[in-house]
Amino acid sequence: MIEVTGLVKLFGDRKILHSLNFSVGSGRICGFLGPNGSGKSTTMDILAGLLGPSAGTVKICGFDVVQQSKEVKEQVGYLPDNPPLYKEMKVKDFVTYVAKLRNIPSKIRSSEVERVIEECDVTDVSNRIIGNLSKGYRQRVALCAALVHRPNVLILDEPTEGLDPNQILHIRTLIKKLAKERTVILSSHILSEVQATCDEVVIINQGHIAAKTSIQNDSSKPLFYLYTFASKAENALHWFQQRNYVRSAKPLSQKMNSILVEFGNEFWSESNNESIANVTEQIVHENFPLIGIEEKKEGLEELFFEVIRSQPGHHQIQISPTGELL
Ligand SMILES: Nc1ncnc2c1ncn2[C@@H]1O[C@H](COP(=O)(O)OP(=O)(O)OP(=O)(O)O)[C@@H](O)[C@H]1O
Repeated sequence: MIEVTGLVKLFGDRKILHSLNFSVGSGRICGFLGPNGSGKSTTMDILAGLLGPSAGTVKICGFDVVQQSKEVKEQVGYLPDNPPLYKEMKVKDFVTYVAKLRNIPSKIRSSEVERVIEECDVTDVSNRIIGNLSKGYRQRVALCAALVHRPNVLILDEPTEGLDPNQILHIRTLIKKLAKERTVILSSHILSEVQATCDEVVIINQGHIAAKTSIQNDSSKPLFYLYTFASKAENALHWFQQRNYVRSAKPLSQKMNSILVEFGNEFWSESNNESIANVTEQIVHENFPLIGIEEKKEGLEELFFEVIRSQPGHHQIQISPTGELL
């Protein structure tokens, strides 16, 4: 649904995005996570077809954002950082106006407006002036405008920024509901935001992709295991990568003596004969110098740090006590 290949963006002679590669499959919610100034809004603007790439390609539902920008705009609903709203208009009038701009035929326009107003939970304020609404409601009105033309891909730039905890919860629930029929990419600089809403995450730091990983929100299972070896463990890494029940295996330091392993669902299924004990036994049998195994169950923060730390040449990302990337 979203395919980004070798994406580069220059502003003047400043390189803001350094050859980004990632994709988001149909029906997935992807978090695009990074500190302020890392290039999130620039990437979102390019995906939405509002800004041209300097090099590389971006395809949305198979359409190229440069060559087929009209088709891309039909496929995409975009909620930018500061969504443009006519604050003096009433909610329903505004959404109807956007529907008109989107060339939705007059015969079905009012039913489409009703549909999206209901979908975004703004029915109770549909006759109120936008400027008098709370920020949470205004955000949902902006979502109506982004969705009225039935896009398959929804791009959300920091959708919960500036909202109170109640409104955040409401928007998160709404995003999950909307994602059932669409592909969603949302940017954020808050770890817990991405963890609560997304199936997968791409971490960006200073215009480089620092990590990509899937997120499992089933806290009953450990998400990852960290295997530490007494020395460089290239052979062990290769061994893990060859197992069909291993979803991913990556080295976590330049010394290459720690490997973060993510087991796929089939590993945890009842019919599987493998267990962590079994795997450990096989590793020992192979004479890999294993010195420790650690479960990584407690969320993504630690994992993010380890993955980011392992990126050579990039500044480390700091995290505030409230979980914001700095
Ligand atoms: N039009 C522009 N011209 C020049 N530089 C720009 C322009 N837009 C963005 N930048 C620079 O590009 C870098 C990335 O900005 P961007 O807004 O994409 O980051 P971000 O991750 O979305 O940050 P934030 O979380 O603060 O919104 C920043 O250094 C910014 O100053």
